Amino acid sequence: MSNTEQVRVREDATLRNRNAAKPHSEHPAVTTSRAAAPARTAASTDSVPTHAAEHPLMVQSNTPTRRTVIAKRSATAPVDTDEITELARATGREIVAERTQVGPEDPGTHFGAGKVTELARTVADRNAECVVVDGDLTPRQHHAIASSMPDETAVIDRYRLVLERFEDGAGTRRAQLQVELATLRYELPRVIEAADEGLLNRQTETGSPVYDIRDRIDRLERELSACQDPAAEFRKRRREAGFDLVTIAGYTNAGKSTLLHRLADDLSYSPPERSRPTDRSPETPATDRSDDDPTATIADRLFETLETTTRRATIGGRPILATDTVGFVDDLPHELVESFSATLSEAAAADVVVLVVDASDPPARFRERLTVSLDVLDAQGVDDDRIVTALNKVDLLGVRERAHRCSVARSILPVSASDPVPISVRTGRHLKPLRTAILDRLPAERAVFQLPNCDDAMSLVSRAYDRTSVDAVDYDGDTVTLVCRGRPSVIEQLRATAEEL
Ligand SMILES: Nc1nc2c(ncn2[C@@H]2O[C@H](COP(=O)(O)OP(=O)(O)OP(=O)(O)O)[C@@H](O)[C@H]2O)c(=O)[nH]1
Ligand SMILES: [Mg+2]
Repeated sequence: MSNTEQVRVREDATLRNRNAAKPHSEHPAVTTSRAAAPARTAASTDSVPTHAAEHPLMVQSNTPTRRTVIAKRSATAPVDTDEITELARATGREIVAERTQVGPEDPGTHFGAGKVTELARTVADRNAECVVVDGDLTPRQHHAIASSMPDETAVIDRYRLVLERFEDGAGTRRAQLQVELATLRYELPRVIEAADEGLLNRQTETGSPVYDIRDRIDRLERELSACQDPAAEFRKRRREAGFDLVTIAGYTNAGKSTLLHRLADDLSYSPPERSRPTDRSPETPATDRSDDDPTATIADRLFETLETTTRRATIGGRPILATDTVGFVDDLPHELVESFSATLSEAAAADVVVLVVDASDPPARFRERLTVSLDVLDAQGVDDDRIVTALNKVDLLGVRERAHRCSVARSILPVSASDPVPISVRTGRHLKPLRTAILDRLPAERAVFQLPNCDDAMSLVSRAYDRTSVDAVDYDGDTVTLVCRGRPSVIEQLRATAEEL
């Protein structure tokens, strides 16, 4: 072993703790949503292969493979593999070994030929099916590593792994299309790199792979540009169904999905195998439905068509829809920002965003992640006064540490955000104050406005749609009647504008 190179192999037993089985299906709707409405099925109305695994030349399958070796190179020691391990586990992988290296990047193979050979040996010894490289591999590097591994070994870099997470979290049609597009753009140069020239030029029975991918990319781009803004769609359906919307956001592993389970009603919707009748009456009140009730409701269709990670919940007697979102990751590759935003677009339409932060992180990381999370929500257009911050996993902290995290959070949070709520989703402690904080932020005041039928009134109505729950808009000759519910501060602003009309 050279001075510039440090190798660390963790034995299966050491890694077992970190593997501590976080099954893929922990994301409440991942498995079922795939069964119910896979993105590609919906998108592929033609015969063009749309899934990486469907094409013979695709360099890897989208299906998570279990036994995985983590490989990471860094210019300086120590080489931290915590985050990549977290991400790999979150996509259903079991980490059976780690290989790390300190040294400069090799342009051809990323690690250098000797290290790649060692990696291949580790894969064979551990009977692994997948190598996750914590770095962004060029197509050439990817090909060099993949072709040195035992047959059928999937080689996945950080970028591809993040895409997989987004795929799991893509709850809307637009998000699904965005993620598929990003995946195909990523795959295309790798398919070209992996193929020999003759094969690329040949038109095979399944078509030309490169042409097929390009064609699919074109179609996706067209479809995306015609796709409706999901936030608008979401608001519309919310109005139809009469629910308040709560979105749960935050870094990966913060405890979002566990919180969703906790908040969800026992009668929560689980996108099941059972089929739903389609000839339902839209007049049936949404809240009348029980899970065994085959009656049609608007809410059912809301779930069916829009959200794959949404549950019903009741807070302070009010029916709400709580939506899980894909976790933030550090150093998000620039090209993936759009895909990520698409998976988070529900947040923009929510009445309340519960920002879950892992309070058991070391102080510097806690501070950094809270700051980044707030920036992300800000970039999504989430108003500060819609944010409720939950400091999760306080069961892992002592009293003083807990108080410290709360005061750090108070110093970072915008003044109009609610006070941070320390919680433990695991033990169920302090969930009541969290529910209360959410309730406080839900639209509360009901207002009726009689407006003259003019352009300024229309812009007020449109602002009301953006900022409140609109119950009704009636046009009667020269008068427009607007009935809406919103936070008192928002209603007050609308009232002041209405008085000037
Ligand atoms: N100690 C402790 N662990 C918790 C708590 N809440 C969640 N966890 C654990 O943290 C891990 C991550 O929880 P998830 O709910 O899957 O986290 P997530 O935010 O949905 O993660 P992603 O879906 O990857 O973005 C799981 O192992 C949970 O059991 C808590 O209050 N205390
Ligand atoms: Mg989750």
